[in-house]
Amino acid sequence: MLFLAEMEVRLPPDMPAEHADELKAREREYSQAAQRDGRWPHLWRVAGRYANVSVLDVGSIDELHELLSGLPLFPYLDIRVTPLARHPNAIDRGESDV
Ligand SMILES: O=C(O)CC1=CCC(=O)O1
Repeated sequence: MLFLAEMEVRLPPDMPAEHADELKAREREYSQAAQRDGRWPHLWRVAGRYANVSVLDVGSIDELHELLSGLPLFPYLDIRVTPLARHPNAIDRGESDV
């Protein structure tokens, strides 16, 4: 199942820089593991914003919630999720499900 996830990062301005850096390092490790195992096929920075647009490929809504809520930055993310269905006019480019 594919989902579009739009995430806005809202770190409190008074968060100590070392804590923010530690969270960001853990976030990178976590999301790169999910990218490697195929659950996070797309991760794009939104130009000009501390935000990303992602495509997530998971087996269930519960797995989606588990993946998102496990993000170290989760308490500081505004996340909007949209389920994706195959477009009838999409050309099959031989990619798995994207
Ligand atoms: O967009 C960000 O910086 C937050 C984030 C989500 C996954 C990731 O690696 O970073």
